[in-house]
Amino acid sequence: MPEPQTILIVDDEKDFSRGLCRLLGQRFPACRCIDADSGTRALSILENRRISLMLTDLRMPSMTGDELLTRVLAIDPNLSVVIMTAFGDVQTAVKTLKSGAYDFLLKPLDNEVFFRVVERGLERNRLLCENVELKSLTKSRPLSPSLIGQSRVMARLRETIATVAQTNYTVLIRGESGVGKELVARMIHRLSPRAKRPMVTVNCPAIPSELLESELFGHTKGAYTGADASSKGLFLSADNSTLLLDEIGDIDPTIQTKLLRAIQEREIRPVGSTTPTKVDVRILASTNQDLEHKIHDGAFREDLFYRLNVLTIDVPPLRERSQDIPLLVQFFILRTCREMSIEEKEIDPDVLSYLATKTWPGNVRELINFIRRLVLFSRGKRITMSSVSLVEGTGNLPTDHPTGITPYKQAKADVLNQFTRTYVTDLLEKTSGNISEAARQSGLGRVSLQKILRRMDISARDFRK
Ligand SMILES: Nc1ncnc2c1ncn2[C@@H]1O[C@H](COP(=O)(O)OP(=O)(O)OP(=O)(O)O)[C@@H](O)[C@H]1O
Repeated sequence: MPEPQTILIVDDEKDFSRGLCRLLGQRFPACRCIDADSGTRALSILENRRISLMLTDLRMPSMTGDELLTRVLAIDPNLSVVIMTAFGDVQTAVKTLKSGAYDFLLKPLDNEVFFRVVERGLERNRLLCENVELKSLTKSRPLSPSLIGQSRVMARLRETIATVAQTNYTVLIRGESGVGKELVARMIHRLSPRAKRPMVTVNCPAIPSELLESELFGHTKGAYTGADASSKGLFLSADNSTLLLDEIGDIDPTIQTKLLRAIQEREIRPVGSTTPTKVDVRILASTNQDLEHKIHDGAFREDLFYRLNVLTIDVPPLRERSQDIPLLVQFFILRTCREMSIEEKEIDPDVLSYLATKTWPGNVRELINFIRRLVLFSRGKRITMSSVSLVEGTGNLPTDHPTGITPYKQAKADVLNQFTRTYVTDLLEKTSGNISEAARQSGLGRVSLQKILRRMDISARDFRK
């Protein structure tokens, strides 16, 4: 559970600050609210506990609000400071914004404006703190795939993963495309006693039906035309480990029958052989399809469904856990900047808030691709709303040119380069860095693809899992 956020109110009129504390307690019951009657008292509180938001009066006898602002930001630069002032002091209040105040409020306070400013100030502090935590977490370690997210659903998902990882049961992982089903499978394997051996993944729809049986169960030499040597198949490769049957909903009914037998009997029969071989494989299966509907239509075997569905994990779509989006965004910015070997970019809090309101039908995968484009399109160190407009196609291309117009040739080359980079990174992401597969799916020759990768300084190895 995240620590509750604390709000500090500083005002020499004690009744006023206590009244505000009561109001805030009713509106934000999950937050703590404390009050201080002077700047000195506020500083000593800040030195001893973590405060997310400070609201301070501007005119106080011993230390003014703007002096206090400078001193508190030296202690905690992430603190959101809101200056409260009477109408006559508006100019001074505006000046405090330049010194780092987050916002200012005019007295007498309008309750709705007050609540809105407090809510945004708390959100800003939460995002900045998460960013700091994320940076310290990832500073020394490579950004290995792990489930990012602090929402309640994500916490529950991690607990479920940890529990099922200790068992040998078959797990059916369900959820829309791009939600992270494969990542969940990887985590189950990584936390399981089988983690010493690599997990084997079969992307079922990527293998033609007539080859799937031999891919899964292997074949003997001469089992069919072209079988020049025997092959052990993916089940045997996953012996003592885990086999992920990705997109199980798409497999052919004849393979479904053979798969059912392999799971029930815990043995396989290679194509062309009459002798069964015992295997010890933990099965994980994933699907984005409505299997119950497929059973109803006769396209999926009900008995196989029950064999696979011993335990179910539902991975919720991103729109149902939008609280996770800011953290995911920050993580993917870090990862993209590292992939591109460029200095880490900062993102404006209003961009984070905006991205959290989008519905992301392609889920986390769509978010990753969006962030790649955002990093590419943003010039300089900051990612702002204007970079978002560019990515969403509503803005003009950025230019460093003194006239504000980039010469046509250069502008065209920029766009082409950006397109190529985005295209090949998407391609390598989808094919897990497999060059032959990427060349096949894109219709590019292998050599041409490799030339592009060299030119763009992109390494296929970075996309291998
Ligand atoms: N919570 C998360 N934290 C970090 N990365 C994530 C998270 N969820 C998903 N991803 C990343 O999003 C991308 C898509 O995830 P994944 O391939 O696991 O989705 P999927 O549900 O299996 O998709 P599909 O159904 O299309 O195969 C991957 O790069 C994965 O590492």
